Amino acid sequence: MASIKETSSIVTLTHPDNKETSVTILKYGATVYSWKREGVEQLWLSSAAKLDGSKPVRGGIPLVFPAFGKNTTDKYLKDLPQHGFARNSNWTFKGIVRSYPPTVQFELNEGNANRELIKAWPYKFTILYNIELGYDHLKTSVDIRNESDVPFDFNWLFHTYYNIQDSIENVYVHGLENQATHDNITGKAAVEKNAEVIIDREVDRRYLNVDVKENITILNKKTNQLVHGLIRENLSDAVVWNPWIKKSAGMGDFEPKDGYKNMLCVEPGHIHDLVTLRAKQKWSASQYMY
Ligand SMILES: O=P(O)(O)OC[C@H]1O[C@@H](O)[C@H](O)[C@@H](O)[C@@H]1O
Repeated sequence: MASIKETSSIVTLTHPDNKETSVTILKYGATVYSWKREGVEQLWLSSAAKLDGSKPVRGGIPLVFPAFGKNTTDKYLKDLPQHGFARNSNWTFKGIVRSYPPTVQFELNEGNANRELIKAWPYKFTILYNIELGYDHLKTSVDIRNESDVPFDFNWLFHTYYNIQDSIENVYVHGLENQATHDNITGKAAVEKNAEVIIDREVDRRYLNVDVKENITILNKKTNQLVHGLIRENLSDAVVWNPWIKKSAGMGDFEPKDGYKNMLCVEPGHIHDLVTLRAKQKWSASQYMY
C-alpha cells in the first residue's frame, strides 16, 4: 500500500515498493515540488521558493492555465497575470484515486480558484489533476471540463523545472531538431538546426507543434546517457527555459544564484494558439517523465 501524508498545506505520496520514491505536492497551485526516484531528487526547487501561498513556487511543476505568459489580446485572458491563476490558487485534495501506480487527485474550479484573479475570467469549469507515482516515472494528467453554456479559450502548460545534478554544461536536449521555434527574448521565429540543443546562455524558446510521438530527452553530452525523458499526450508545444546569470540574479526567489547551472525547464503545453473548449466538453493532456 502506498502511504499518503496530508497536512493543511501539502500531500506526500510514497511508493509502496520503495520508500525512497515519493512525490510532494503543495495544495497551493497543486504544485509538485519534489519528486524523488529511489532517493534522487528529479525536480529543481529554489531554496528561496515561497511555499506559503504568497506567490507561485519557483521550481517543481507549476501549472499554467488559462494563459501562457502575459496574454495581451484576449478579451478576458489579458486581465490575468502572467501564466494565469492555476498556480496561484488553492486546489482541493480529492484523495487517492488509484492504488497502483498510486495516484492522487486535485481539483480546481471557479469556486475554489483565487478569488481576486478569477473575477477576470467569467467561466464555470472543473480541472481534475492526477499525479501518478510509478516506481520509475511520474505522470501528471489533466482533464479540463467546460461547465459553462458557452465556449472558452485557454492555454495549458506544465512548467516543469528539472534538476540537473551534473552541471547544465554537461547536458543537451534532444528531440527538437527541425522544429519551428519562437524566441521569447528576441521575438524571432526560426527553425532549430541542432540535434543537440545546448544551453550556454539565457534561453527562453518556444518549440511549436512538435510531434507528440517524439520523446524529448535531456542527455549527458559525454556519455549520451539519459538524464530525463519526457513523453507527451496532446501537448504539441514545449518551452525550453534557463534564466542564466543575469535573469536569475534579478529574481528574488531564485536561489542559490548559481542555481541556473542545476536546472532546466522543459515545459510541455498547448501554447501555439488557444484551445477552444465547447460547452460541456472535456480536454485532456498529460506528461510522463522517466
Ligand atoms: O517568472 P515566471 O512568471 O514564473 O516565469 C518564468 C518563465 O516561464 C517561462 O515559461 C517563460 O517562457 C519565461 O518567459 C518566463 O520568464
